[in-house]
This record gives sequence, C-alpha cells and structure tokens, in this order.
Amino acid sequence: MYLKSLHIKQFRNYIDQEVSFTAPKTVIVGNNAQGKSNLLEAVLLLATLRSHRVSKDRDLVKNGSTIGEIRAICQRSRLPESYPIDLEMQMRSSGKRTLRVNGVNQARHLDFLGNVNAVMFSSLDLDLVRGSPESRRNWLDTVLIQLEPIYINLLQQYNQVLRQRNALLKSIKQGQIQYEAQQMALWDAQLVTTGTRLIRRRSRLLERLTPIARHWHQAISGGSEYLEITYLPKFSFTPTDLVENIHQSFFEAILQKNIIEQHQGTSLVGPHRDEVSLTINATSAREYGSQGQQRTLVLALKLAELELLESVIGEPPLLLLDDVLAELDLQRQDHLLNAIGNRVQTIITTTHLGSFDAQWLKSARIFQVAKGEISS
Ligand SMILES: Nc1ncnc2c1ncn2[C@@H]1O[C@H](COP(=O)(O)OP(=O)(O)OP(=O)(O)O)[C@@H](O)[C@H]1O
Repeated sequence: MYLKSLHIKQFRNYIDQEVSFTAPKTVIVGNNAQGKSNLLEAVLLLATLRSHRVSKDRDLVKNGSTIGEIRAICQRSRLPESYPIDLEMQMRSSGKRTLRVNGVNQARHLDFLGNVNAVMFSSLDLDLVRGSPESRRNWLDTVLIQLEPIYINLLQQYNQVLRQRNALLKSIKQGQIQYEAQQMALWDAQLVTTGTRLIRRRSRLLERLTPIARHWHQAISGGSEYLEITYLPKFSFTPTDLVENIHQSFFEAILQKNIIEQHQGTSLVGPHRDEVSLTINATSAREYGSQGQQRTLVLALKLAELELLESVIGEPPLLLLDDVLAELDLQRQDHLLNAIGNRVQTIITTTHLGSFDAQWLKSARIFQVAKGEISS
C-alpha cells in the first residue's frame, strides 16, 4: 500500500499540516519535541485506531481544542490508481470518534480498519523485551487488529466484561454488596468465553510469527542463538488445546483465585494478565539478555511483524521508524535497510542525518519539522 498524503489538524502539536509522500522513503528531521513522533503516531492511528503512547483521545487532540482530525489519501496495490482511498478520523477530547472512508461514515471500527497497514518501530519497542508483560500484550493486540480487524471487537467485548467483573469485585471488597456465587458465576462464564477468544488468537499469532522471527534472529545474530516465543496464560496451556479444555483450565484458575480476587477487588486471571515468554537458548531474554541481544530480538520481532503482515495482506505495509535507526549498530541497520529495500514505503524520523548512508539518502525525500510545522 502507498500513503500518498496526510493532513492533520489540531492533533498533538500540529495546527493544520499537510504532507505529500512523493518518494518511497521519507525522512523527517527535527530536534527533540518538535512533532516527529506525533506525525508517525497519526499514521499508526489510522492503521490500528490505537495510539502506542496514550490511551485517551484527549491527549491526542491539541491542547485547548476539542476536536482533532487525521486525514489520509492512500492507494492499495489491488485497486487501480483511479481509486485512491480517502480516510478521515476525527477525535474529540470527550472520547467520541468519527470515522469516514471515502466520505462515508463508518459506525464500526472494523469497517475502517484494514485500509492502512503499518508497522511502527520506535525506541518504546525496546520495552517489548525488557518492559512489563503489558507491552508484549499490547504488541500482540496491535498486530492482531491489523491481521483480523474483527479482533478489535473481541478485545472491546472482553474489556467490557472485565470492567464489569472488576466493578463487582470492588464493591464486594468495599462491603457495598455481598458475594453471591451465582452472580459471580455469570461473570466468570463471560470472562472465560470472551477471554479464550483472545488467548487463542494471540497464541496462534505467535505460532505464525515465531518461525519468521527465528529466521531473522539467526540471520542477525550469526546463527548461534535459538529463539523461542511462547504465550503464557495464568493456567497450563498448549496452543493445540481444544476450546473446551482451555475453558476448563481457565475456570479452574479463576476458582483457585476466588478468595484473593475478593480480597484484592480485581480479576487476577485472564488475557489482561497473560505473559509472552521470549527465550534465547532457553534463557529468558528479559532477565539475562545483554542489551545487544535484546536489540537484535526486538529487530527480529519487528521484521517478523512486517513480513507476516505483508504475506497476509498481500502487499507490504508502511514502515514507521521513529528515531531508531541511529540506535542500531551498522550491522543491524543493514539488516533492516536491506529488508525494506524499495518495496516498503518507509517514513523515518531522526534528529540528525549523520547516521544515514549517503547513497540511501539520495533516494529519500527529506522534510524538516520544527514546532509542529513541516517544511521541505
Ligand atoms: N495534545 C497536545 N497538544 C499540544 N501539544 C502536544 C500535545 N501532545 C504533545 N504535544 C507536544 O508535542 C511535542 C512532542 O512531539 P513529539 O513527541 O512528536 O516529539 P519528537 O519530535 O518525536 O521528539 P523526540 O525526539 O524527543 O521524541 C511536545 O512539544 C509536546 O508538548
């Protein structure tokens, strides 16, 4: 797919900015806090309807405004040039969003998704290995939303059940209501049904990503390291388990935590607490990996994400590199730049052009950004 132009209004530190992407590679240069990440965030929002940095739309809308807008024209390779897609996303500090495709309102998120596909690689992604389980869960969710847009509905359903179950547990903890086994069993059943759908999809995604990530990981590390990626719910689980078996193990785990959940006033079992284990030669990459090993691993995961999306969608997604190139050593940079080639439309942000290969820069369009204004 090709992103032809982006128009952002009252979004983060931008007032009204239009950018045309006339080359497969765009480099955005600017000092810190000028709006580089904000621009990439706008593109990622169109692809996933989620920000990788904040959860509330009020943080995305420009301070002092009530409504922000991201508009893009893109071109899918399966459609003729005369059928560009016009996407519009309006967000309000109240949280209400309006989504339009070619001028037509889309009531459901899943009807908007799938028009833009993108892979973001930012310094925040180093948290994928070193950070909390939440960053790994968020990563899986972001990839799944693009691979199968219906996932956004499944995620919303689960989160709604979780919120209600947590509210009930909190009221029990605070003594506002009595624990009633029958009432709780209803919520348990919904948590298990909606949660199992997420667990199975996340685990299936890892089964598809692992061989690709392993390939990249071996290529970058020189072939001596063996990567394993495993989905770890709070109960015993294998990816080949039947749905009924997962349900049963999930229920048993909830039952075991029954008393402490009432005591803590929150749900302790479910995909919101799951972990993804990343091991190199059977050793935890998070606890024992060197910084270099962790960087190689994150790069391998991102390249796997790119390759998987490309094979499922049938064309390369956009690649958004937020100030990460300078953080990679030359060998890792080479792997990344070779993998991108000229096939993948890439938008790169950087504070200085010094770390870029001169030849590579020749084929790129370069913009400057300062105080939320982009110039060429
Ligand atoms: N909702 C908002 N309204 C107005 N300005 C905002 C909003 N959110 C962020 N900003 C401003 O955007 C700027 C940060 O931009 P951005 O995160 O894109 O930085 P950057 O250019 O990528 O720099 P760095 O290299 O430090 O990451 C800051 O000046 C911040 O105050």
